[in-house]
Amino acid sequence: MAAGAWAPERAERAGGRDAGHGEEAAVAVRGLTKTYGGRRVVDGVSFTVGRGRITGFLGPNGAGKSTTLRMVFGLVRPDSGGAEVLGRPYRELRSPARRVGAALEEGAFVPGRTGRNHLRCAAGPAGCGPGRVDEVLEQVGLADAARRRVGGYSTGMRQRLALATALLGDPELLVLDEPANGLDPAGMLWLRRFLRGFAEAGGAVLLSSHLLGEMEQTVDDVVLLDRGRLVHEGPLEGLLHERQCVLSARAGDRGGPAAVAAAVAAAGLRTHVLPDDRVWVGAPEREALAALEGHAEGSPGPDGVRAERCTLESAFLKLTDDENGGRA
Ligand SMILES: Nc1ncnc2c1ncn2[C@@H]1O[C@H](COP(=O)(O)OP(=O)(O)OP(=O)(O)O)[C@@H](O)[C@H]1O
Repeated sequence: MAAGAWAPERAERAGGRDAGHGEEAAVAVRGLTKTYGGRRVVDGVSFTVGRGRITGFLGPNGAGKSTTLRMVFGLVRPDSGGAEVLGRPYRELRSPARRVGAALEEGAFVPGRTGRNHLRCAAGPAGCGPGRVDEVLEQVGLADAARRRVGGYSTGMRQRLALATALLGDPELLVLDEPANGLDPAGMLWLRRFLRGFAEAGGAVLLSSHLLGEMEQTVDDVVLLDRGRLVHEGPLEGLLHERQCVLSARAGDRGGPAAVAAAVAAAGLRTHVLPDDRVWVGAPEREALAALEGHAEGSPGPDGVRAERCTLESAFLKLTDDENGGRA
């Protein structure tokens, strides 16, 4: 979806779809724009984050994700546009720490403090009593490590502590930046299940990450930025629909990706050579391989070409490479 003007009817639809009760979206961003040093680093970005859903906020390095989040949460003033969090501009929310839990930067912990003491210190500003500390320790699976110093925590334990800190106020909206970084496979599975439970209980999750394989297994909706612009907003299934696939040619095979793409394109199918040298095709696997069957003399045939479904990573590479027109 191209970046465009704020469309209230879309927000209503998204809110209705996501919330299921016609409630407002958890986050509604409209036309946010920010220029630094004469360069538009965020350019007319609009999207919504639904309640009861997990939304992946994706984009290459420097796409403008952090700047957008800073504007949403009132830390940076937009040049134009605005955002509402739980129905109001963030700065106008009453008791924001009880409604929004965020872990945006790598957790800043005092190494000599225990996990429990870190949370006790954070509990006051989050507007909750010390009783909540043990609850969140339990929720994130850190109860047994509560008396240990944070300096001795593993990366995964620090991630859990950052999440526990965000949960202190029992928020309706969780905003997490790279929460899966450094988690082992069991930790990732645990996080995925935790976030799903949070969303199923009606909460909204906005999740920023470069771990696309993990995001594919976690999110319901995707908001994708590239060079300051919104390039996709919608359910994950819409991005990974069946009428597309990815072809990879065995290394050393005749032709290489550009020739494979040209042969498929000659059959009238849309193609795009991805930066990882695989070929995106706007057709299901069977059709893409069939297009190679009838190849002209000198063009690559289907032998040695593998067709796979399109993953979030392939879709991401295609969408964020579109401006270059690919190399097909
Ligand atoms: N305070 C600032 N002054 C000048 N330029 C900035 C400032 N903040 C961000 N930028 C620039 O804006 C662009 C977008 O940065 P931003 O941090 O929002 O991207 P991002 O999508 O969060 O990237 P990453 O995935 O690497 O964290 C970058 O080119 C960055 O250098």
